[in-house]
Amino acid sequence: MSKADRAPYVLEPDEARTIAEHVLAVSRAYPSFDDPGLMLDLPYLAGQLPYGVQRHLREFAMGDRAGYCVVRGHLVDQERIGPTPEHWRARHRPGPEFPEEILLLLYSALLGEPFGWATQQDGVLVHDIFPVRAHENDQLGLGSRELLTWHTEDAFHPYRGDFLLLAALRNPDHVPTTVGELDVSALSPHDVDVLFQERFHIAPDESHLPKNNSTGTRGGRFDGIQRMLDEQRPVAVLFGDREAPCLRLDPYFMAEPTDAEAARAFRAIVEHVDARMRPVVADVGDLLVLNNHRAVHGRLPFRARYDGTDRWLKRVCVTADLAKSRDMRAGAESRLLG
Ligand SMILES: NC(=[NH2+])NCCC[C@H](N)C(=O)O
Ligand SMILES: O=C(O)CCC(=O)C(=O)O
Ligand SMILES: [Fe+2]
Repeated sequence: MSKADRAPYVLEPDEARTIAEHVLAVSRAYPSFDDPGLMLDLPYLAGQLPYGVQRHLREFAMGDRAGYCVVRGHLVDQERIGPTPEHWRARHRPGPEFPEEILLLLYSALLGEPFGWATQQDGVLVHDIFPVRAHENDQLGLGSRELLTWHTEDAFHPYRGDFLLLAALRNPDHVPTTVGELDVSALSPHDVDVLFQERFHIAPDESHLPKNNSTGTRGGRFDGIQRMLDEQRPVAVLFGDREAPCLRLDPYFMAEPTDAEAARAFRAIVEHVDARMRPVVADVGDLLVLNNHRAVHGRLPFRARYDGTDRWLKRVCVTADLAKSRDMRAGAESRLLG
């Protein structure tokens, strides 16, 4: 890939204004993101975004090679969104940052369909990422003091998203997200063979555990997660095109395989990706779009402020195939897996 392909799309001032006015109007026309009408209208509403940025995201998605792309220059009304919250729990929704959440949903519609998890942040469609004191040292988006180790988002799950959107509402200390892509030619053909085989196990990460939700285990919403913890079904780390494979990894939640051949291949790919991780700062107004099969991501450690001015990102998962998860959703119109 050439350097030019990786250049961010920088919105012209008039494009940024058009987008800001559009998402404000949409946020007034629809009551919340649980509104089925909003989900029905997403492609129509996304079609009203400036052509240049639509085209940029479509080229990224259709190209299916680059791990990430960036759109820079969105306007974020700092007054309107108010201070960075202390916790996502018990927040009134939609909150004052509903227009920014709408923006993520509109971009989602250019890539597929947005969805959420019944087992994450009490089942909201658009997730909050800001430092929470009680999670300071945890391997969660809500952590801060520790390196958030790199991962495929929801790597443990067969229905994980194809794309992941991160939008920065504020990031005063320019805390970097980290992104890494695979160069398969650097691995030995034998290791690649092994990594294509179902010889690895990825446990559900802690964001899906009852202790990190406030819904309780009512209705058995965590039964599926518990089953995956118990079963430890083996999965492949690489899949797809042998010349340009997709990857699925979250080493923090993977034990090194017990057989020596798989363990060697596992160590080789983890070292390879480790060495290729790069910082990508999502500053205020930036959208970072990740291809969840082509890039892994994490976040560098930072010192949280806890004074209302902290880094605040919004996140949504996007699937190109909503129908495949129908067995996990309460109805055809539901966007929540679990
Ligand atoms: N290696 C890891 N820390 N994996 C878990 C990633 C964080 C998780 N996706 C969250 O929402 O908080
Ligand atoms: O904070 C970031 O930049 C990334 C967070 C993340 O990867 C996550 O919450 O899963
Ligand atoms: Fe993540």
